Amino acid sequence: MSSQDYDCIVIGAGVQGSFTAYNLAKNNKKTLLLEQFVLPHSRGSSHGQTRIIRKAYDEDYYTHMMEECYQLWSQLEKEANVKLYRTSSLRRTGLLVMGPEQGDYQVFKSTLERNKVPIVILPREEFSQHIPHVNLSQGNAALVDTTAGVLYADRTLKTVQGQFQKLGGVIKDGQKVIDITPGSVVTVTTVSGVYRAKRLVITAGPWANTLLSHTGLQLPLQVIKINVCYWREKIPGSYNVQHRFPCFIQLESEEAKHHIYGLPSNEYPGLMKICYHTGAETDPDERDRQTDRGDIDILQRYITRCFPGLVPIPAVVESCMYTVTPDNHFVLDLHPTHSNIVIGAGFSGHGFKFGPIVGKLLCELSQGEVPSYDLSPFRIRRFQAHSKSAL
Ligand SMILES: Cc1cc2nc3c(=O)[nH]c(=O)nc-3n(C[C@H](O)[C@H](O)[C@H](O)COP(=O)(O)OP(=O)(O)OC[C@H]3O[C@@H](n4cnc5c(N)ncnc54)[C@H](O)[C@@H]3O)c2cc1C
Ligand SMILES: O=C(O)[C@@H]1CCCC=N1
Repeated sequence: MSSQDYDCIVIGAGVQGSFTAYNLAKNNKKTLLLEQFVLPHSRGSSHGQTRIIRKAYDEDYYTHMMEECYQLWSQLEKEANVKLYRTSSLRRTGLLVMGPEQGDYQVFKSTLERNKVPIVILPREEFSQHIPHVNLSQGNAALVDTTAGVLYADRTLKTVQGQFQKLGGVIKDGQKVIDITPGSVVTVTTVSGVYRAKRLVITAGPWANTLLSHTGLQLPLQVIKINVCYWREKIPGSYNVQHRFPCFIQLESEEAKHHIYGLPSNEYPGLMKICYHTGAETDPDERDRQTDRGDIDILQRYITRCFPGLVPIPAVVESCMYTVTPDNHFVLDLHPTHSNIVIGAGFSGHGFKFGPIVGKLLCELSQGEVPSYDLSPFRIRRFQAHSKSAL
């Protein structure tokens, strides 16, 4: 290898690639992070002001990973001297989980209780005293995961990329990767350069399959456009983060079988973000041509019924993409035929909060280390029936 070459190349500077590159640099690996767009950008899945961080999950392994992940978020905050999530007791919002008493709600509740996550159960008769301006649906139960809060997404990317550079890492943005030649040394060709490395990590979000096609692999990933809707408070402040209004997830509802979720008004004064956890399929390069608004119709009906203090017409609509696997679990694995290529993909609309731990795990995988967690739920071989390759 020449001195121009790298120990590792990471393709994609979204949250997962940026944390992976940062972990590699922390481990003294000479690392190149390649990004197709000029940074910062808003064309993938990691942009925007805010994301939910929570321990409330229906599987133990996500809740377990979040235990360490909270510590890693705090570590990065200290290292960079920046606030990435609302931590003080006054500002930690908590996550209100609502759903039909006997459905997924019970699974969330059991997982939280089994893992001793501090929660508050809200009996129906006390609900409105704790959560004003929300109508709890008939037959629904409610609890609050008190560990949850709001993460600052754009600020996170800027911070983690900055720390990576301080550790000697190299970012080349505006460099779309157009070819990958696998081998014991991997060659990566961009629109303006050719780079070589012993190891490659692909964290390309909605473009994962476009890049994987150069390596003979296709995963069963579906790219979905999400309309990110902000709704105006009728009385300013009623759903505000300063008034300790929580983030929320409505697990199922009259209007929808997928989750509806929201964050208190914060980034845009007087506007609360509420989204539907699915949307219409899209080509990531044609996102703006996907104009389906079925999700907005569902949200309007739900908001009219359950959030009477919001104007049920979105005041702002932005867009973002999910890259979804058939079981909604991530892909964190080695490439089945090229063991020096690592894949982080299919974060299925819930991966941001895991950024620090995903970065650590992808770094471990790329270095041939035993990963810190059991990665069997995230293996590619679970898709045996779907993947177009000899697995
Ligand atoms: C509306 C919305 C709300 C969400 N809410 C939450 C939440 O509350 N909590 C939570 O935990 N998660 C949430 N998520 C999910 C989370 O944001 C994603 O799981 C996460 O951002 C995925 O990151 P990524 O790095 O895999 O993908 P991306 O951010 O898309 O990064 C991939 C990068 O690869 C680059 N790339 C692709 N192809 C190439 C190429 N050929 N050459 C060079 N670069 C390339 C892309 O340009 C992009 O920058 C939400 C997502 C959306 C869309
Ligand atoms: O991951 C999250 O917390 C959010 C809310 C629930 C649906 C998806 N993203």
